[in-house]
Amino acid sequence: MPELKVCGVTNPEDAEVAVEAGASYVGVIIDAPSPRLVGPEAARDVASVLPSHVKPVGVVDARKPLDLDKVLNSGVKVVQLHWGDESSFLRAKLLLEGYGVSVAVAPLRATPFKYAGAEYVLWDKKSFEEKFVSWGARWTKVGVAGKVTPENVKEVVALFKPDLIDVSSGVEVKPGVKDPEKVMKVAEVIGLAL
Ligand SMILES: O=C(O)c1ccccc1N[C@@H]1O[C@H](COP(=O)(O)O)[C@@H](O)[C@H]1O
Repeated sequence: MPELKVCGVTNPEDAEVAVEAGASYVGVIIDAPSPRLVGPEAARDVASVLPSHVKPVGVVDARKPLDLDKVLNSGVKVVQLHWGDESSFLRAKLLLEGYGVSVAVAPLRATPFKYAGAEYVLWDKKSFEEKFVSWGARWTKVGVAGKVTPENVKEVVALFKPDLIDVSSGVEVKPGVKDPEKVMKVAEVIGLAL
């Protein structure tokens, strides 16, 4: 059964829904262009309702230099380098000793060793062809993201056999507001909540 990450969370209520659904990760967008962008205070509010087994993830735009203050002030434990590459990954690993670091990349760039020690590597299925997804040994936890919904998650799991399912816009009422029913449905389909 894959783990669940509920991402793009903007408020503690939605974080609690994610916890109830059995999520292992709850993500907040802390430094990337997004309608779900939150400031440090809102990010900490989200992190504050998570039990210790659920890790708060901060999503940042890895195409620009890492803003350490945003990471350090947001209460996250893992930094997801969105649009990351191996150089941003290594720089972040060096800078963020004590934090987990993950990358969201296209799989052709996600060759072994580049991301050794990653919390997870996230394959954004918008950005690559599905034929590549069976590639490679599972040298780290591999997640799949990209408009995963209650309707398509079964197919996504069957096709990608991921260690982690990442949902955000596919379980929303509107950008930044999660639909509890959709979150629970995804959890149910992947076998987390019955
Ligand atoms: O959600 C956003 O607005 C966003 C903005 C900038 C970078 C990443 C963003 N979202 C992350 O992308 C994946 C897939 O999301 P979706 O299911 O396609 O909406 C997920 O990790 C989001 O948190």
